[in-house]
Amino acid sequence: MTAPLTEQAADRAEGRGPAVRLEAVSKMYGQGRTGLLALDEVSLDVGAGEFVCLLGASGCGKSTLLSLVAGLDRPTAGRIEADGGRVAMMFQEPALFPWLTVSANIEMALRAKGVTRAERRARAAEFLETVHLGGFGAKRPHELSGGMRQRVALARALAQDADVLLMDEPFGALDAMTRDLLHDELERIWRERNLSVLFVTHNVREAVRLGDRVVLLSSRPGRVVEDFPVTLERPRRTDSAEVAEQAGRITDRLREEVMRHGR
Ligand SMILES: Nc1ncnc2c1ncn2[C@@H]1O[C@H](COP(=O)(O)OP(=O)(O)OP(=O)(O)O)[C@@H](O)[C@H]1O
Repeated sequence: MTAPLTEQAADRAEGRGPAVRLEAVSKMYGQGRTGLLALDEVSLDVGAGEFVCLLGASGCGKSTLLSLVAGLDRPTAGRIEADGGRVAMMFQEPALFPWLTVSANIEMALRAKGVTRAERRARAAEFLETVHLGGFGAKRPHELSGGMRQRVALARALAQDADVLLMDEPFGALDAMTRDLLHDELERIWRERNLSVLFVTHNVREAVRLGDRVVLLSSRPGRVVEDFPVTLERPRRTDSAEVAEQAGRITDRLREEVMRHGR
């Protein structure tokens, strides 16, 4: 058994459940003959402290699954548990308020918690240090690069005191070099804070670079077709032969799925 799965088993033995659990979750959009079954009895655990990547062809229901876990929508059937954890979500677009400073964008997440103004500012500065943007608090989002804006979005997610991060292709719009740097950052922060991460991507190498497991979804309807443990030592490099080899095998499986659906 792989290291992360063993950790999960240990958690269970200690009575700690997974950070996220989906049990036979289905999601139907619309009704009757015009209805669309986006997810069909998907069961999936994300262990406490585990990094799980979700991979699948376009339209297989990855974003639907994340929005259900985030509580933005309800499943048609099945159960979702987030183990009382605080969940934060991050998207491909950082969705920052352009008229607010970087610091104020992060402070917004703290305002909801009734933290005093001075403390909000100090904590926002700490979160910016964590994502290596110390000193950028007074800038506006448009003054930053795409990668820097995603760092701010990550800082804002952390400010929500989340222990579960749901990430929907967060680095999809970035160039390869910036993405590599952010992979390193995210891995460090995940470790330091013992976060549980559910990370959606189209990019197989990215999934292997980051994940303890790569879960493959089929399309129409979305079902879990395979769950690949990734046991390569960390830190990994996206361009390493080991990552390429494992990504190649997963890509072959993904291709089979896509062909099966004629897409
Ligand atoms: N609000 C909605 N109403 C109706 N159908 C929807 C809705 N949201 C998503 N769908 C449909 O559900 C299916 C799954 O969509 P979803 O966005 O979850 O897939 P995805 O795997 O994230 O896609 P992509 O990789 O292209 O982002 C698609 O066929 C989509 O058209």
